[in-house]
Amino acid sequence: MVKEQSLDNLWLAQALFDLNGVQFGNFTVSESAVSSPVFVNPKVLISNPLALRVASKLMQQEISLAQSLRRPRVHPFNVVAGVPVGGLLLATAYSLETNTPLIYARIRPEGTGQRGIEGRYTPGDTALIIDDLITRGGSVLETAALLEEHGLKVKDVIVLIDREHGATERLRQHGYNLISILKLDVMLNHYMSRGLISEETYRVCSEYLQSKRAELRQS
Ligand SMILES: O=P(O)(O)OC[C@H]1O[C@H](OP(=O)(O)OP(=O)(O)O)[C@H](O)[C@@H]1O
Ligand SMILES: O=C(O)c1cc(=O)[nH]c(=O)[nH]1
Repeated sequence: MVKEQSLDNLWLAQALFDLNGVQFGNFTVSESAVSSPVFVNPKVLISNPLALRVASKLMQQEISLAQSLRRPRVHPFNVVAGVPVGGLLLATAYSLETNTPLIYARIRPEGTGQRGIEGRYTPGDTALIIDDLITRGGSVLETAALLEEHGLKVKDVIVLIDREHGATERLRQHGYNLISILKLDVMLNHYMSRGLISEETYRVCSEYLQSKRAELRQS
C-alpha cells in the first residue's frame, strides 16, 4: 500500500515535469522564495485531465488513510475550500471525485464579487483547505482567517507540493495540520535519478533547500 502510494506520487512528479510545470533558473516568486533555482507551477495539471484526476485521487487516498488511523490525523469535514487560483482548480477536481461541496474565500473584491465566501455553507461547518503548493503558508493562513471570520472551522490543510520553507511549523503554530502529497526534495531526487536534470542543477537546488532549512532553524 505504502509502496503503491509512493509510486503514484512519483508518477505525478513525472507528469508535472512532462507538462513543463517544473522550471530551473533564477526565480523570485515571493518574499520567502527569493532567488530560487526552481519554480513549480502545478496549474499545468489542467492540461492533462488524467494527471489532474490522479492528483485528486492521491489527495483522497491520503485523507482516507489519515482518517482511518486509530488516532485519525485528519478531522471530519463538510466542505472543501480551494485557495484561488491553483488550489481552486484542484479542489474542484476533488469535489467532483468525492461529491464534497466546494467553497472558496475571495480575499479581495474582484469584478462583481465582494470579499467573502463563494459557495454555500453553514456556520459551524468544518472546511478542509486545499492548495496546489505551499511555500511559507501565507495564502493558506489568509484563507483560513477569512473562513473563520465567517464561522467556518479549519483544522486541516492539504497541498499537492510542499516547498519545505517552514509552512508545516508555521501552520502548526496557528493550530492547523498540514498534509502534503509531494515534497520538493523528493521531486528533485526523482528528476535526478531519471537523468532529467543535471547533477549540477540538482546540487544547486539541494543547496538552496538546505539554506532555507538553516534559515528556519535560526529564526
Ligand atoms: O505558501 P505561500 O508563501 O503563500 O505561497 C504559495 C501560494 O503561491 C501560489 O499561489 P499564487 O499566489 O502564485 O496565486 P495563483 O494560485 O493564483 O497562481 C500557490 O498556489 C500558493 O497559493
Ligand atoms: O512561493 C511561491 O509563491 C511559489 C513557488 C513556486 O514554486 N510556485 C508557485 O506557484 N508559487
